[in-house]
Amino acid sequence: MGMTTVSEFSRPLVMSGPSGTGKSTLLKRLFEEFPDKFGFSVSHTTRAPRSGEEDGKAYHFVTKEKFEDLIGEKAFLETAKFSSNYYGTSVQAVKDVSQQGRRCILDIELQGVKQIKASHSELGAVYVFVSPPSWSTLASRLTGRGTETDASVKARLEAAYHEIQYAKEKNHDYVIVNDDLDRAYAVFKQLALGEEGVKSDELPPLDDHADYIQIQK
Ligand SMILES: Nc1ncnc2c1ncn2[C@@H]1O[C@H](COP(=O)(O)OP(=O)(O)OP(=O)(O)O)[C@@H](O)[C@H]1O
Repeated sequence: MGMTTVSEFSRPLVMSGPSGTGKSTLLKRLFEEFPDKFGFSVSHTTRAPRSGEEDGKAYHFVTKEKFEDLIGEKAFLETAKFSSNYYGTSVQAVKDVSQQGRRCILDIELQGVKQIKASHSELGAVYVFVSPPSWSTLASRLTGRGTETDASVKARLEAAYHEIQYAKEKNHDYVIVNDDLDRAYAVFKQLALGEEGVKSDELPPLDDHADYIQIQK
């Protein structure tokens, strides 16, 4: 087993990958095995809190005006807008996690990854792409999870196409193919612990998207 270096462990881990590829499953296992080692940054949002959601826990809840002020102050590493609400990860939120001695993990979508890569190299993030073994596996996991409507499966598969194209351009430091969960987790755990010499998986061909979605060129 490789050595754990302090510097590697202190770099924020940016996780991305298509919806349904298994990011939450891997993260849940990691947090269960190491309850004190890792933390998520608390995002800001302009959406209203749902019942039971405490400010500063699930999210920092702010008004649209406040959010826009924060954008102006360059407080965010990345922001996104979903159904008329803003979401964002602040620089401070990531610092808050490392100040607790934990490695910060960001589970974000393609647009956020691009923003951080383009404008926040000072973060020193490690970029990990969690890949499905195939389009058919991705489609069946999304459907099998039972959380999506037909329309949202379609939307997620379309977004997956763009996530995968971006990964094919070799924008990530590591690829983890979530084929067998125990195997994928073993690789993910080494990476998350900051071990040296972790070998990236090879990105599968993932070229049969046409069986699942239509992409307008
Ligand atoms: N290696 C695996 N083998 C089989 N099934 C898996 C594997 N990993 C995850 N799954 C299942 O696939 C489904 C999608 O996984 P999960 O919810 O973790 O995806 P996700 O990437 O976090 O998606 P989202 O971005 O939408 O949150 C779940 O039902 C999960 O139990």
